[in-house]
This record gives sequence, structure tokens and C-alpha cells, in this order.
Amino acid sequence: MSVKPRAIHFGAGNIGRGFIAPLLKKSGYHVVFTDVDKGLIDTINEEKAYGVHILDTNGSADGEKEVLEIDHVKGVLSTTDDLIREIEHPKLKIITTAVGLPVLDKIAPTLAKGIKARRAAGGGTINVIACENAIGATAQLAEKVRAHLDGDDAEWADKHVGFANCSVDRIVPPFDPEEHGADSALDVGVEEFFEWIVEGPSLKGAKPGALDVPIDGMTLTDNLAAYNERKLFTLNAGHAITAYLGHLKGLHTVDESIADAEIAAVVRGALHDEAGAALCRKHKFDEKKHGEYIEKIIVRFENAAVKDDVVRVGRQPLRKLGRGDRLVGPARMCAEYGITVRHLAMGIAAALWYDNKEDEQSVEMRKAIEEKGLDKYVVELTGFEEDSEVHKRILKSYTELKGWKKE
Ligand SMILES: NC(=O)c1ccc[n+]([C@@H]2O[C@H](COP(=O)([O-])OP(=O)(O)OC[C@H]3O[C@@H](n4cnc5c(N)ncnc54)[C@H](O)[C@@H]3O)[C@@H](O)[C@H]2O)c1
Ligand SMILES: O=P(O)(O)OC[C@@H](O)[C@@H](O)[C@H](O)[C@H](O)CO
Repeated sequence: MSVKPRAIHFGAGNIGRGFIAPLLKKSGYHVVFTDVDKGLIDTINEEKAYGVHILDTNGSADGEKEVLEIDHVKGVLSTTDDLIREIEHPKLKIITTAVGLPVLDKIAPTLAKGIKARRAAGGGTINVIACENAIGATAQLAEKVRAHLDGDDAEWADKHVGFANCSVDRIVPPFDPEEHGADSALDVGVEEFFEWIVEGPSLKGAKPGALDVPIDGMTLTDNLAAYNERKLFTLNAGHAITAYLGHLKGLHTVDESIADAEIAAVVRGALHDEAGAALCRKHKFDEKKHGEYIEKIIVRFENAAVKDDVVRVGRQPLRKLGRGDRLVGPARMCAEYGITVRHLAMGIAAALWYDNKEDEQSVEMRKAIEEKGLDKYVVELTGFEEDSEVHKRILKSYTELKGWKKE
């Protein structure tokens, strides 16, 4: 039996392979991926290793700085009892997820089953961290897991399972291993930058508020709410606005889109003058440092080696138009501080224009606009009252953006 501490990661996709697993490996964990995709799990077990390509235009001719080798990984299918055995494992210390926010509903019953089995097997304390792009994703998962636990199991989980929220930041775009001369379909391309900020006080272990086996590259904080909003309402807000405006103009990648002067002006206006101004007021961020944080993010969007797809960044527009999410969330925060939202209104309007037959939420949204009428639908989605200033600005921007649309 391996003496290494073990980690289970739900979702062997981009963030799992390209961000979370490399940090876990570097910190001495044995990484077990779990996924619903049988083909992916079989490949992980056949190859047991893959490369993480650091995509940087200052790297070699093909835009790579280096390739990190991630070895000795294992996969278990999330629909089998093999996963429950893994959750029981005495060396298990941490469970992380990167499956997409709506999927947390689906993994919660399995996690609850695993927790019950772990208690019955006399297992020790573990921590769970959901690395999804949403405020309080782990808290949402905890609530769903607890709904499947009662009596002694629920009591045991309260004492022995830490659920810590986090903010997770690294751009991991679609990647074609063949184009990069890689042998393994598991290889993944990532930007060099990463930031993983975790709510320290929620962690359980020998020393409460810390992991028994610390993760190199993870930062603990007791003020996660501020970091969470800073990331979602800056990086993800800017990313979404860039992607939706780019898509409207017929552009395909984030770097191409942010190179467009009209798009860059909307993104800068939304991030500096609107979302940024509100974040600085609410969280007392230093304005100069926050301005630098925004500009660094724009440089990350400009990274032509990453070649991120506007369709990936724009995926699931209705989730992105959620009231607490990256577009409406900062607009509502601006409303609280009396800040006018000219550019965020453009971003929201661009999201409403997002027309992609391959994206179920885009199809649903475009149908709802036709059936309900844009003005009513904007009220329903955003919560801004009909004929309020923001509501009018969104409608006006929607009309204005028709002129940006590539037919
Ligand atoms: N890619 C990025 O740049 C990035 C950055 C930060 C955060 N995130 C967040 O990370 C999460 C995952 O994003 P991604 O880009 O890695 O997506 P992805 O599609 O590459 O990976 C998701 C994986 O989850 C698996 N999955 C789906 N349902 C499952 C289930 N029921 N049980 C187990 N596995 C299941 C899928 O098969 C897939 O392998 C999202 O919440 C995203 O917002 C992504
Ligand atoms: O993953 P989503 O769909 O919530 O958002 C798309 C991108 O903005 C996102 O994945 C970013 O690349 C990531 O959040 C960078 O840290």
C-alpha cells in the first residue's frame, strides 16, 4: 500500500489535469481522478502519466515554455463502487472537484455514500474543496451532501469532513495534443499563471484551519468572500464580455477579441470604472493595486499561445447571467454604490445576443427572448426593474450591438 497521502479529484478535465492535479502531485499526494467518462478513465489507467504544456508566446516557436510531466496517476469511474473504496482509503486526505457547477448535484449522493462508508471503515478526517467558478461552490456542495446524510453519519461528517470554499484561477483552454507533438491524448495546455485561494477556517485536521499535508501553491485566507468576488467580477466578467463581443463580431479566440480596440475599451470600462470601482468600495481594495490586477488579467487574455475559444468562455450564458454571477453580479454591486454601468450593460447585452445552436442555454435564452420579449426577460434574469436606468441601458446596448453583429 502506498504510504503517500491520497487525493481524489472529481472531473479529469482541463482544470483537474491542468491545475489541481499538478499542485497535488508536487505536494506529495497520490492523485486519483474520478470521472463519468469511461474512455477518459481507461486512458488514464493505461497511460498513467501526461504532460502539462505551459503556453507562453515567449517560449519556443510553438508557444510553449515547458512541459511538466505528471506521473503515477490513477483513474476510477465515478459510477462504480471503486470510488467508494477510494473514499474509504485510510490515506485519503482531500477530495477536490472541477466538474462544472450544475454537476455538483450529481456527485453529492456519491460523496455522501463515500462518507458513510468511510465512517463505517473507521477512516479519518478529510477535506472537500469544490474548484468551480462560483461564489460558495463548496458550501453548495456541502448542503447537497448533508441532504443525503442523517443521524450518526451526519454528526460524523460535521466533525470529520471539512468543506472549504475557494477561488480558483488558471486559464486552461481547449488543447490539441497532436498539434503540440504530444503522444498522449491526456496532455493539457495551460497558462503559466495560477492562483488557488482557500477558506482556511473551514479546513479540518490535526490543526484546525490547515491541511495536514499542505499544498504548495494553495493560499489560505480568512477573507475568501473578497477574493471570490474579486476574481469572478474581474477575470470572469472581463473574459465573458470579451468572448460574447468577440463572438458577435465573428471572432474565434479570446486573444483575437481583446485585440479589437472596441472590445478592449468595453472590457476596460467595465473592469476599471464599474466592477473595479464597486469592488474597491466594498472590499476596501487599494485602487492602484486593483488597477494593476485588472491590467495583468488583460495581458493574460492577450496571450496568443493560449488561443482560448470564445465558445468555451461563453459556454452556458444563462449560468453566466445569473444574479450573483460575473455579469449581473457586478452590475448589482455597482447599483448598490450608485455607479453607472454603461460597459457592464454592454456585456450583459452581448451575452443576450449569444447565439450558438450547440449550446443548450444559448438556444433556451434566444427562444425566451423571442417568446417573452427582451424587456420582460431582462427583468426576469437580472432583477433590475423595468424602466430602471440599468434596464434601459441594457436594452439600448442590445440595439446598439446589432450594428456589431457579423451576419
Ligand atoms: N478551464 C478553465 O480555464 C477553468 C478555470 C477555473 C475554473 N474552472 C472551472 O472548473 C470546472 C471544470 O472546468 P473544465 O474547464 O475543467 O471543464 P472540463 O469539461 O474540461 O472538465 C469537466 C470534467 O468533469 C467530468 N464530469 C462531468 N460530470 C461528471 C460527474 N457526474 N462525475 C464526475 N465527473 C464528471 C467531465 O467528464 C469532464 O472530464 C468548471 O466549474 C469551471 O468553471 C475552469
Ligand atoms: O468556466 P466558466 O464557464 O465558468 O467560465 C469560462 C472562463 O471564464 C473560465 O473557465 C476561466 O478560464 C477561468 O475562470 C480562469 O481562471
